[in-house]
Amino acid sequence: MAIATFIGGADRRQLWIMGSLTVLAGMANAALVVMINDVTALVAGGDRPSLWIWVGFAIAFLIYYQCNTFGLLHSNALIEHLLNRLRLDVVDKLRQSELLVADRVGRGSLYSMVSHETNHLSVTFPLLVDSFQQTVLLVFSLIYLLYLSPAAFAVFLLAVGVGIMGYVAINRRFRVTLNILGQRQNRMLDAIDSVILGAKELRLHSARGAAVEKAYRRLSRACESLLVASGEHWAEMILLTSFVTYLMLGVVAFAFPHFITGQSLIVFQLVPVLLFCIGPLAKIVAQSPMFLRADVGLEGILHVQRQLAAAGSIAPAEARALAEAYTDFRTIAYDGITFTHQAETPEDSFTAGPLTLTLTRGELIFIVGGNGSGKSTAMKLMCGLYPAKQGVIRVDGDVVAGRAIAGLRELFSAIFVDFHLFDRLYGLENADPLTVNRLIDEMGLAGKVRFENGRFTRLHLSTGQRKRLALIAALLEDRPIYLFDEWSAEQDIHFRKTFYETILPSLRKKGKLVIAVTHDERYWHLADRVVKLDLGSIVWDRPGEHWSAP
Ligand SMILES: Nc1ncnc2c1ncn2[C@@H]1O[C@H](COP(=O)(O)OP(=O)(O)OP(=O)(O)O)[C@@H](O)[C@H]1O
Repeated sequence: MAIATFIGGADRRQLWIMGSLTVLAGMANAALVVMINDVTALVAGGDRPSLWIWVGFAIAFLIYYQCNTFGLLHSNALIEHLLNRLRLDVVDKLRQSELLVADRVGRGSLYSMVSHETNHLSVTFPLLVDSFQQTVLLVFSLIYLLYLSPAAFAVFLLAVGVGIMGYVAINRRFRVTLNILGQRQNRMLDAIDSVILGAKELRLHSARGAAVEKAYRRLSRACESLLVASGEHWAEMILLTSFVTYLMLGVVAFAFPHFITGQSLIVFQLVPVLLFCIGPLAKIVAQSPMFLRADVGLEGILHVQRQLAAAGSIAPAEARALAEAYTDFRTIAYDGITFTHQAETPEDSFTAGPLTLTLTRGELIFIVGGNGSGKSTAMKLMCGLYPAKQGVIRVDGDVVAGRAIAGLRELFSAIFVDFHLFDRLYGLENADPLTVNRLIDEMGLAGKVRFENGRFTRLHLSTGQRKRLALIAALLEDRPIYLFDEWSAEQDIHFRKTFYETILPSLRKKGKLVIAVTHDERYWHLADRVVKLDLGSIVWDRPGEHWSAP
């Protein structure tokens, strides 16, 4: 069980304390049951309970209450700590994993694992502690039952044996249902994601909206059926418990007085003890669908965690250390590198490369080509976000491969077409607000946005304006290589001119290597080199002088 392994990962001392308190609470609970049963027998026989029994009862109750309170609170804190550690680890591994690995795991699955499943676990764990306590109570109640009547004990074990067989069979069946349910729920989250992200398109195009809704309804209906099926799990468990209870009580109440000598007198004592024994068992069984659900969820999280761990990750500190070897580079040579976007059929797959290109520090390179010619893929391949399937990358003649690619990535500042704008300058916490606000003014954003308390005051800006904020962050990063993927596409004529005639040349002047994907042919003369791609390969590589200023 994934849950047992997970809890086993907690601090030994804490586990020991939690376990001891739970066992003590269970023992005190069992003592209370025995005392109540004895007192009932005394009263039935016309006697009165002694003072010692009163005192014993009060002490047992105090121990039970205190241990229970402390044990439950303690275990809750312990479990939340474990869950927090797991959440942080998954997000950390995700952040440090390769781009393709994160894409493969899928957004729906990740959202579900990190929030939904961990929340479910957090609700289920206190019940698990309670079940552990019920098990202790059951063990002591059974010892008492054995003492009262070995025959009744045997009947109990027999009935429970039948119950366990039913329990295992039911659980096996529902584990499959729960696994499928988990996968469908992840797909539902992806579908909801599309409804949110595609809000504009869906509102403008009613037929598309209806089709998306139809697909979502189909998924939702499938989830509903699976949820109904998993609800049957509870029903089957409750019915099983009733069956075991009445089987056992029936045998004891009807058969014992007639067929087993010496048992008729204590039947009135056996029945409550059997009910006490079946009580904890019934509670454990009733809660077990939740445990199974939590176990399946936890297995899912641990699977993602293992997937991310197996794919390998590089800690930021290691990446920064690796980058030190390259910070003073002169040239980067791409020698026959390729990357393929795999599709279901080879004809639908797209390969960028083999790219053979040597870039020198202080150069301004424009990458040009038609839509789908592979410019963005080539950029991601060049900066190490996509792994090169063939060929090598050399920095000043030294091959960069394996973990060193993480070091190479640290040289790049990039603004991709699908860039993400963070509200804070993460990683640039010491940025001078005056400098940031001066840059905001220079980008023509004065009055629109300010940089205050370490964050941009507004992110709801036009795409072009958001790209200018992303440019500010990139400039402040001050890295040796800049990648701009169609940065100017959403800029007005005035700012396009500023970008090509002021910003890019100033970066080159500072000794940066600047690689920009562009369709703005009127500025190609400003580049040192213009490289044209088609079908993922370089068609030509010409000096900017080839073009004249318009
Ligand atoms: N994430 C992806 N998964 C699968 N295939 C992809 C992916 N991204 C791009 N492709 C494929 O790679 C090809 C090249 O895409 P890419 O975005 O590199 O071209 P591009 O030259 O930058 O295009 P554009 O000028 O339209 O931005 C596309 O035809 C597409 O089929």
